[in-house]
Amino acid sequence: MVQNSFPSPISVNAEELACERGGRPIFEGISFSLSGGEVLAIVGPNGTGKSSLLRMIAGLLFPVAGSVTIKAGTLEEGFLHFLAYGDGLRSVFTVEENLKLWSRIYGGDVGGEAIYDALEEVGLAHAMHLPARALSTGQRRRAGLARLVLSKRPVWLLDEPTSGLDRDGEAVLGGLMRTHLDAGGAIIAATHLTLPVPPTRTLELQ
Ligand SMILES: Nc1ncnc2c1ncn2[C@@H]1O[C@H](COP(=O)(O)OP(=O)(O)OP(=O)(O)O)[C@@H](O)[C@H]1O
Repeated sequence: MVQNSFPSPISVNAEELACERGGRPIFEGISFSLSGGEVLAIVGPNGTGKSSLLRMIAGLLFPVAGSVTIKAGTLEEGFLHFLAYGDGLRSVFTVEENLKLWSRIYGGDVGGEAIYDALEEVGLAHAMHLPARALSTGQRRRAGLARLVLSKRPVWLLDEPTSGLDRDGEAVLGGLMRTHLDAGGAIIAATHLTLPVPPTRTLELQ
């Protein structure tokens, strides 16, 4: 039994979702359900709609049929974190300034110490005062992981989360995922690669 550290019990239910992009059908009849402590992996060849499905779950793309219901707190509290390939970093700001900005968006407005701790957790504390433009691809991905740490949202949507990470970065991601699941969070990840934490179930798009 998972201990839920989040304010509400967590569930994500999708029923008979259908997706069109540019007027072209991408998938249909997609249903799944997920609870806190569980990981859903979305797999399938390029162009089958993995990212589109994540965007649909996030409410960024409307289904042409079906529905998604997420129970995980209130809109005001914020219940989703979408980690996509775009890292959301402003290049002229330092890593610390970027994370401070994001922490305000997450409603936390945390101090430098919490930002340092989040960066240390993802192996990026040494780069805290560098402008984001100076980060390597993998370091930018790690900064994205630091955002995950700071956001404290119950449902994580991860698009190719291991992409660009070295072996140590994958281990860091695995640690964050396990901590999140142990706290009762839920994770939905679109991936071509093996996730550092085995999925509870897998949804294959074709
Ligand atoms: N903005 C858009 N307008 C029109 N078609 C789009 C748009 N975005 C994506 N598509 C199309 O939707 C389909 C699904 O794209 P999506 O990015 O969801 O696939 P994916 O499974 O995540 O692919 P990959 O494995 O390459 O990341 C593709 O055929 C793509 O060309």
